[in-house]
Amino acid sequence: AALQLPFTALSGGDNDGAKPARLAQQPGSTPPVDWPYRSLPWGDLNVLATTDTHGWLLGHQRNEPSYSGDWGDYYSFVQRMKEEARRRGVDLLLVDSGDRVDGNGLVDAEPSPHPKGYTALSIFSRVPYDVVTTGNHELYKFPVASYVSSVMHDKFGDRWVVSNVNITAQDEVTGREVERLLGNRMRRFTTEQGRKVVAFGPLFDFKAHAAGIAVQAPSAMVKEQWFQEAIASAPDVFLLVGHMSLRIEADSEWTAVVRAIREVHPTVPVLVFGGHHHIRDCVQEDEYSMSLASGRYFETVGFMSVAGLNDSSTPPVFKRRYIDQNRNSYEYHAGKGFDTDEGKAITQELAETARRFNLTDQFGVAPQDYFLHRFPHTDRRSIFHLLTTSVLPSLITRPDRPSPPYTVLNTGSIRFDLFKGPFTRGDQWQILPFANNFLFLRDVPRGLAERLLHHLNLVGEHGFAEASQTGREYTAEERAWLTQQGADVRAAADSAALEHAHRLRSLATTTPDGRWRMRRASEGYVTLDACGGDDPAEQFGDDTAHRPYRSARQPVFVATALPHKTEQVDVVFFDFIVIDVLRGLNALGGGHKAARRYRLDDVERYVEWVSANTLMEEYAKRAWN
Ligand SMILES: O=c1ccn([C@@H]2O[C@H](COP(=O)(O)O)[C@@H](O)[C@H]2O)c(=O)[nH]1
Repeated sequence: AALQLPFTALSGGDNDGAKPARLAQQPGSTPPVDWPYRSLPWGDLNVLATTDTHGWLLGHQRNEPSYSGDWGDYYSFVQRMKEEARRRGVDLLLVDSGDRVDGNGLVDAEPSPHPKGYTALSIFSRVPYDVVTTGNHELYKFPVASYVSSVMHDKFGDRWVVSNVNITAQDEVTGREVERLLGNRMRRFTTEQGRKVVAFGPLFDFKAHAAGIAVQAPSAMVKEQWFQEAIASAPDVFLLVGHMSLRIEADSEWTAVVRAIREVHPTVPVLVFGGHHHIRDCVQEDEYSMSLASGRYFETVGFMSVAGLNDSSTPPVFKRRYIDQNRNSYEYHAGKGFDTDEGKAITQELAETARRFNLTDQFGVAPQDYFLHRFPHTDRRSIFHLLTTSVLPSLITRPDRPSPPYTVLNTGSIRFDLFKGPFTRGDQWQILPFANNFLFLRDVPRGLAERLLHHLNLVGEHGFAEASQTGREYTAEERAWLTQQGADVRAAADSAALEHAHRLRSLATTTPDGRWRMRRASEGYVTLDACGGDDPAEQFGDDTAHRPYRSARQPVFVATALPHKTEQVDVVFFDFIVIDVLRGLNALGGGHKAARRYRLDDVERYVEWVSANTLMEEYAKRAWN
């Protein structure tokens, strides 16, 4: 996900000076959260979708009441929605498109002796998903991939569907290393209402995975005999649940999969559930299909319905909604008193787990908010400004080195906003979850280092693959073009979203039940996707009316100020981008006979005492106490 383009995350204002919001911590409390303004458009077949939860099962407990539900609330909601589906005589399926690790202490801070995700994945698995698949984050480290694969097999059985990923494992009988499927290639099942479903779980053509993992490009996967056999006879619907972005300017490889199905079945409905780019999004490949992406970090529960399945003479009617993940949304759609005993028990268990993992330990008090996407990286309200002007210059230094440090950061390593107020261990895990180390190349000519940042931002990030990198990469021209495309889409989304927000705000005072009426709409997602059709009421899929967030496009890399009055600098960076930095310096020196080539052997550890996932803790202890 090299392009940081949250073009539906249109945001506004920081929280400086604002009172902290009171949150829905307990079932039954009345949180100050906006209500949805319309009911769900149920169809014959309905799907609730999550993606990129990254361990946020406790929901958002500070500053963001719109996403303040937790996994226990969601579990209760799911149970009530299942009851409602049965009452209506329709189907309700549940899907998740991957990336359940990296990004929250609840999943990343599991104390030994258990592996990462031991508790959180077990809690996640209580929700009776029909199809769950992998994301890229499950595959960065081999032990994580191996554990996730076995736990998902145990918990979900045939519902763990991963169509194009293999993992190396030891054969029980021969003891030899063999390649196995990470999950089931497909699932064929019949719904409660008797509809036949064929499901696949493709991952985008991910290259930066650990050694011992193999990912096949979806475009190659669809040519495999097993795939052709799987789609040979027509089900009632195809269900595609994969960790792939929906849009062409990102990693979208959905078109290849949908087209392969279309060659055999021109009119069988295809329901696609993607993810990876952390946005709310919807597109339609054709009138017999709809593709939905349900955001990130358990902020959003996606809903898709398809009606008219019993009449094959006309295309079915697809609808989509993005539900803000909070107790008001659940109550609005599932009714008052929607909590179930099992849901309440999960809420309890989550709170106990957070305590057991010491996530509430406080390291300091942040003086203001620092945002990830809302402001340009040079603005003092941006987290990248904080990191490059204060955190890195004050902590990532070596008095014993004659050359001063010049630290380059891949912005993808920073995952979330940092809010004003107590800064805790939990916050640390949300902001910098990776165990990446600081490496360096010593005594790089200043003139060469000076050109590195611009070059890296032009070619983008590829990340460190332990396995050999065989895939084709974007050229600099392509990357520049893609960046421009993203900017254009965002600009269009910005103005349309603002218009929509104005319209909805005027609506607020006239809504008859008045349940979501408020003096000033809160900030939130206002999503311009491609599934609204001609109906103005359907143009935006968001379930709750908001004032749109502000958003600024972020570069792929940022850096500390280049030191002055020095011939040489130490170029410092996370291990994750070592290949990018080496290639960048070599490309910039290329053509000059005298230029030296930088190799992996030249790379050394810069500091031992701090890594990505302890950086902010160390800073907060020093600067915010
Ligand atoms: O060890 C790691 C692993 C990943 N990253 C960063 O994360 C993004 C990928 O995140 P998505 O949620 O899939 O977009 C990757 O591009 C890196 O920027 C990291 O820094 N360290």
